[in-house]
Amino acid sequence: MGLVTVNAETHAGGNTWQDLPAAQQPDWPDQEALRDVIAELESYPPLVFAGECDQLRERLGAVARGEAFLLQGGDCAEAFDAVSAEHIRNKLKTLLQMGAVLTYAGSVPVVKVGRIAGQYSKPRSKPTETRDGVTLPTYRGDSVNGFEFTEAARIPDPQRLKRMYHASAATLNLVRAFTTGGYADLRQVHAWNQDFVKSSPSGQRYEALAREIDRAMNFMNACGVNPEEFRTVEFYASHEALVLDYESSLTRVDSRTGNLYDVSGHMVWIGERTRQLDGAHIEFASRIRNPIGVKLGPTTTAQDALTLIERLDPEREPGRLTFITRMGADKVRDKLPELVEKVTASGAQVAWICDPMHGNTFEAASGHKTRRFDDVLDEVKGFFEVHKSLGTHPGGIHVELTGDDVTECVGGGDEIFVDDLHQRYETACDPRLNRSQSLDLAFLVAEMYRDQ
Ligand SMILES: O=C[C@H](O)[C@H](O)COP(=O)(O)O
Ligand SMILES: C=C(OP(=O)(O)O)C(=O)O
Repeated sequence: MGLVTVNAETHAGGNTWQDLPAAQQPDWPDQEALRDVIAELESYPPLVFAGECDQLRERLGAVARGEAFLLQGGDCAEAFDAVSAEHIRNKLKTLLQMGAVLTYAGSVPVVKVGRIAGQYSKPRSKPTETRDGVTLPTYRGDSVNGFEFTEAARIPDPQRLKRMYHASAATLNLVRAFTTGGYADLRQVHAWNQDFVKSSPSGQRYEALAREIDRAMNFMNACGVNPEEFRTVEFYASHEALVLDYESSLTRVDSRTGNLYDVSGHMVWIGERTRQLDGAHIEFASRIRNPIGVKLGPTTTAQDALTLIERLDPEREPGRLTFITRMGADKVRDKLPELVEKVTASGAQVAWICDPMHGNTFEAASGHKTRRFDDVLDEVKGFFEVHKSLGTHPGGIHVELTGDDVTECVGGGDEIFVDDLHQRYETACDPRLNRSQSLDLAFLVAEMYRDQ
């Protein structure tokens, strides 16, 4: 469907994506209500500043050049009722711990980007869901409809777009407070682990690493080195730019440069289901100056990748475009090499990131959607092998995770079994790694990076 016209004055050159086919858009029943919501969103202040997006583009430039590693992670689908200090802190803590592990054990600067403060919309395989003979519209994320399986909840409601804005703003506010207000101080490496260390093998392994970091910091302190970088953390927010009415209404002209920025998040990505070359999502992404990610699944051809570069990174600017590959553990070694080879031969310097989650989902006998930790790890291994054999840079990982002790993916050092899945299966869409599995992954990826 097309997009509701938004304030043309805020969009230099007009919304060129507006009349193109846009996949996976909600079927809003009340267009007038939608128009009112969009008008209101257009009057709201930006959630991020364009200069921060530029800074992240520079950081991702270092990733593309092989000088840094990207850790991108967070919920599959954020939920309004999970906008609480506890959930946000747990997620951030897990990402900070993973970042510390990768930086210290992998000896590489880590760019930290959350799937956070905007990850409220989901593309789905099927438009409807049937339970016990009742068929209803599928859940498309809290920005669109309710998770509850009732007719009323599943009707797309544009008022939810405003709740998405406010939930994102509240989340971002706390994240900024935590990352700049002292909580993310590297001298807190032990504190991030306090509730965890005794009960979990990955917590104990982390504690040993935290002691080493402490010793290194004490040494530097004794030498008179105590840089600002130890006290605060640069942390960025990203989400899938899926519901274009929302993203358009938060797309503004930057007064410094006259360029368009989607100020709903620092980085946005286009998903595997919406990356059609002639579609609205790619056109939208081509018009904004934010760093852009594009998911590439196993059906992507080298020509698709080259055309995406032409469309999204015509200036060949390292950091502008990140390819997030999600092939599946069984396909990554077959499918990735040609893409990397041809893109590299074209002279483009994109950042290559591995999403080891989305190609490795299956349904357990209990009916739970799940992923095996070993498959996740194997896809990352395959990704590293491919880059090693081609002499290119394995630029990072993109992971669905939570800081809570959920039981959604099987395996890991503190093993979750298929029979455990029902215990704390809390995701609204896809299964996430829990904190212990996330830390296990960080240690293993750090080893792979060091061996590379
Ligand atoms: O997170 C990704 C997609 O939204 C998700 O994998 C789709 O899941 P579905 O196949 O259950 O619709
Ligand atoms: C939908 C997602 O992934 P993909 O587009 O790779 O399926 C996602 O990352 O939430």
